[in-house]
Amino acid sequence: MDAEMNRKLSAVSPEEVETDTVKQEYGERMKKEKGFENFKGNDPKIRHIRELGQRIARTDFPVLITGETGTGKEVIARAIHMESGRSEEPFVAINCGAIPAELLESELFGYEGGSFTGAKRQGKIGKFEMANKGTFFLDEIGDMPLHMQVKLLRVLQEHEIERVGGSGPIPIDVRILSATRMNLMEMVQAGTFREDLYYRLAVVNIQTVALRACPEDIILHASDYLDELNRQYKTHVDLSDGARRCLKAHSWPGNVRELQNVISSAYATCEDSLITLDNLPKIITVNQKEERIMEDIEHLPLKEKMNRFEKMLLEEALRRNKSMTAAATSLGIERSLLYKKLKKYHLKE
Ligand SMILES: Nc1ncnc2c1ncn2[C@@H]1O[C@H](COP(=O)(O)OP(=O)(O)OP(=O)(O)O)[C@@H](O)[C@H]1O
Repeated sequence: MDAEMNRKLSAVSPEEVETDTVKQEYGERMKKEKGFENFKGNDPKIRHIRELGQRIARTDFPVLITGETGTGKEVIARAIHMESGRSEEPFVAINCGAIPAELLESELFGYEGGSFTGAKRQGKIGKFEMANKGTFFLDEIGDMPLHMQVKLLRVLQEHEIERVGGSGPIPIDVRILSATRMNLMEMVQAGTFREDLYYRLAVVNIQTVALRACPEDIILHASDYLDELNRQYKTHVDLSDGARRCLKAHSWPGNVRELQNVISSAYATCEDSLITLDNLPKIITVNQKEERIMEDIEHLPLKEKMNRFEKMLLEEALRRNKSMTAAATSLGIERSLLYKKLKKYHLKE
C-alpha cells in the first residue's frame, strides 16, 4: 500500500466511515420488514416491477436497478432480499459514491490487523464477509472507481475475496444487487465503466419509473405517508382538496422522496389537522391561483362561490384591458351590465 493511501486511511477511522455512510441491516430487524408490499403504487408500470421483482427474488441472479433518484431502488433491493431464500441472512448495503475511493477497498474486503498505519490491531472484516450467505447491495455503483471495478469483477467471477494485507482468498457466497441513477451503458461507451462488469451485474435489469409518469399514484403515496405520520404521532391530519390538486399537478423531480419531504414539512406546520396550500412549498403552489381561490371558498354555498368567481373574473378583465368597453367586450357583456356588476362588488373602474 502506498504512503498516500496509508495517510488517508489513518486520517479517517473505519468507524467514522461506517456510521456516516454505510447502512447495514441484520436478520432480526429485517424479519419485521415486508417484501414488495413496501414498493407501493397502483400504476400498471409499478405493478409490473412488483411482479418482475417477486419472480426474480426466487433466483440468485445479480440484479441492476436503474432509475431516477427517489424512485425506490433501495426499496426494491430490500424487497428482493426479503422475498428470497436468503431473507434470514444479512442484507448489507453500501453507498459506493459516499465512501472515499481510498477507503472503498478496505470497506468492501476488510483488512488484516496491522496491515497499514491506522489499521486496528485485530483487523476488520469487510462488507462482503458481513453479507456472506445473504445479499450485498451496492448502491450508486456508477460511482465506483475503475480500479475497484476490476476487483469487484474478480469477486463475481471467482466467488472469493482477499482482505487488504491478507494472505489468501476467502470463499464468499453473496447475491449481488446494484443500483444507479446513471446510464451505465453510456458510461461503458465513454470508458468510465467496465463492459465486462456491466454484463455481470445486469443479468437482470429493473428500470424504475418516475413519479410524474404515474400521476394517479401521487395521492396514494402522499396519503400512505401521512397515515404513517398519523399513526406515529397519534394524530388525524388530512389533506385539503386544494392541496391534493396541487400535489397532483407538480412534476416531482425528486420523486417519492421529494413527496415525502413535502408531506413531512406540511405535517409539521399545519394547523387544525388540515394540510392546505399554505403548508406547501411555493414551487408547488406558484401556478395554482385557481386552487387557492377554490380552497378559500370551499366551505361556501354555491351562490356565494359563484359571486367570488364572478368578482375575480371582473377584476382580471379590468386589469387586462385599457378601457371599460374593451373589458366588457372581453367578458362578452354590455358596458351597462359591466357597470352594474362593478357596483355590486364595490369595484373601481
Ligand atoms: N414505490 C414506492 N413505494 C413506497 N415508498 C417508496 C417508493 N418509491 C420510493 N419510496 C420511498 O422514497 C424514499 C426513497 O426511496 P429509495 O431510497 O429506495 O430511492 P432510490 O431510488 O434508491 O433513491 P437514490 O437513488 O436517491 O438513492 C424512501 O423513503 C422510500 O421509502
